[in-house]
Amino acid sequence: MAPMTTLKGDPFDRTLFESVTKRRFFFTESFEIYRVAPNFQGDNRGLYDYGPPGCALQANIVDLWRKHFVLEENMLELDCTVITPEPVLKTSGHVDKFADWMCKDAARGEYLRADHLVENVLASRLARGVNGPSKNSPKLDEATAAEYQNILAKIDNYDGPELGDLITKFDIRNPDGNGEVLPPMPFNLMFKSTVGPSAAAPVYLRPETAQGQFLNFRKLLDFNQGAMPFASASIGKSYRNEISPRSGLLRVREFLMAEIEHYVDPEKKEHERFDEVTQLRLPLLDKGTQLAGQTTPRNVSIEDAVKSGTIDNETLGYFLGRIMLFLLKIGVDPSKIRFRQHLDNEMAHYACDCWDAELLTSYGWIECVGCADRSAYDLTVHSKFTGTPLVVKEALRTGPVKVERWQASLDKKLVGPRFKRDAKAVQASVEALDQPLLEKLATELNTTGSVTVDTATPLADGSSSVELSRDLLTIQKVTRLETVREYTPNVIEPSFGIGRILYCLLEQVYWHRPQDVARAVLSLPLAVAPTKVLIVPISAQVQFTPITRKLSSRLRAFGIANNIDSSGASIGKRYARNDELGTPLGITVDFDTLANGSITLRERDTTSQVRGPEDEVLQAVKNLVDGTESWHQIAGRLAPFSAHGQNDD
Ligand SMILES: Nc1ncnc2c1ncn2[C@@H]1O[C@H](COP(=O)(O)OP(=O)(O)OP(=O)(O)O)[C@@H](O)[C@H]1O
Repeated sequence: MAPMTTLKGDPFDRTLFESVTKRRFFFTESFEIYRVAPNFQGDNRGLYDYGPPGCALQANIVDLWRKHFVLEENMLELDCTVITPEPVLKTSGHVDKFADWMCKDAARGEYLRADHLVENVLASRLARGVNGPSKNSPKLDEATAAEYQNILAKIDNYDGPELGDLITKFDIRNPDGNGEVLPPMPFNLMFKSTVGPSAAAPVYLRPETAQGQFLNFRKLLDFNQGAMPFASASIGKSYRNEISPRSGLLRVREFLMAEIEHYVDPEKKEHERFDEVTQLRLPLLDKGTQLAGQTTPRNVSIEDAVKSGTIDNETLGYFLGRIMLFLLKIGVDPSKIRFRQHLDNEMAHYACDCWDAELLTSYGWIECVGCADRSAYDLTVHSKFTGTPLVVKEALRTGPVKVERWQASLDKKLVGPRFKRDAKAVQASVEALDQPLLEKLATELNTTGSVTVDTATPLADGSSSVELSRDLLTIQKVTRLETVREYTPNVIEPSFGIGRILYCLLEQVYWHRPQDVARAVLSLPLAVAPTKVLIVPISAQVQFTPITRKLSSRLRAFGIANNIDSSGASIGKRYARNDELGTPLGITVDFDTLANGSITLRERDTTSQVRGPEDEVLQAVKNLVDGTESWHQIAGRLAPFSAHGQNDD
């Protein structure tokens, strides 16, 4: 992979970049003063606090997200709890399956995520051209290098035992200390706790916002007056006990997610606004390309990708397009975005297609948005467990139709006395049987005289299934006249990690002035920049105070976030500080302002300045913020300005 370069094409220097984000307090390690305190036993890895510019940047990204998705498409926003009872996450599959594979370096007592270990070691061997940890290791031959590349291209496709085989085959060790690691073991990523003084009821901190949205499906559908398709959305914290949190904000244990659940008829996955994105070209790294060991995406129009079946359906294609447009809106570099399709093993078993929007950073390509078609899985499992139908009922436009359906019925007179307290659970389990299973059980009941039915909840004796004989259970095919069609919607889920997006964006907009690494700039677009305008009086004399205050209040009235810097530092220093904060515009008030009311306006990236009467300059600022005029246009209509003492040096 080519090394990361800045906006201006210079090599990206992470140390310099980190010194800027730290100095300007975008974010910081949580509990830092405790970590450096003597005898601190805690673990603060993967926990970060956002400082003032980080908070403002995050709020602006979230605000744009809400406008771009929720308001644009009338999505139904929810705010659900983080604390989630165990049965919910047991039913969704998280208790059993939300795990990563980890390896232990027994000598150091360190835990490593198995796929990351294999990936890092093989990538490092390829970069160094040697087949071992030190530079004295044997040279990497062509065939092995090709094999490594092939493995890396599909690294997400391996399960734990397969990763274990790779570790043994290539003698992969912990890069820290070169110690051997034990075979991969699954590790569940959820934080577990209990509620109430009895501590009897286990709960988890949610690992995603999605489940809360699914559980409210019935109320959402009612709120939407039964109309389909529609989407719900949620913005909130999620928690994952990552095995080895590294890479700053990219892999943390507490993070802000913004998720959409778009509910759609499984037989109608077209999208009514698809035509708005058909011509948009996306850099797609599809399954086939990855399995062929390649990493270069193809630029394909969404229309062609859906037509050829590369993207499974229109709705998924539509959301991939909307994700691309959102990323561009907040200032992500289009040449540093790609959409990578999940390989079959990587995808949850119930999903039918899944793409990750990945952004290029100094850590490589990072998944920032996942977009999956989760089929009807979640609604089906929650419905089965709770006995609450999470379905859509639609009147058949063609009038009543004859349908043949398998129907199971229990002899109520016998069930009560036979199963006592379990009778309700047995009844619910029979009602939850779907058509294919009923068909299978009907044959079995006929031939063997009894069938075993799984129960959604454990019975009084702890068992999770029940044997039902022919005297209790009847399964037969019935013909009915139906006037409504009932179906469980499929769910298309775009899922955004706001912290990852924020970090990748910061890396991508960072650069420094030519020949001066100390003068860093964050070219954040106006739409997300923490502060839009810096107001600087030429000197700290009190006569400027009423003018700067008035300018600030006029900008606030336009809804434009601004800041006055009347410190004694030189104008150049004050601008340089704000370049590092990503402030796009600067207004200078000087002695001419006192005389004739004119002020100057500076643009961060070019450092060019224009001058004009206060009203005109403020209107120009408003136009820039609203996006109705570009800097180029403004520079063409206001007078250019250059004066000693008000420039950057
Ligand atoms: N530990 C984390 N720290 C920060 N953001 C995260 C973390 N885990 C997931 N996310 C964000 O949430 C989004 C949706 O989560 P998803 O479950 O698809 O991630 P994932 O596939 O588990 O990520 P990864 O493979 O990197 O662990 C991701 O695209 C990412 O932006």
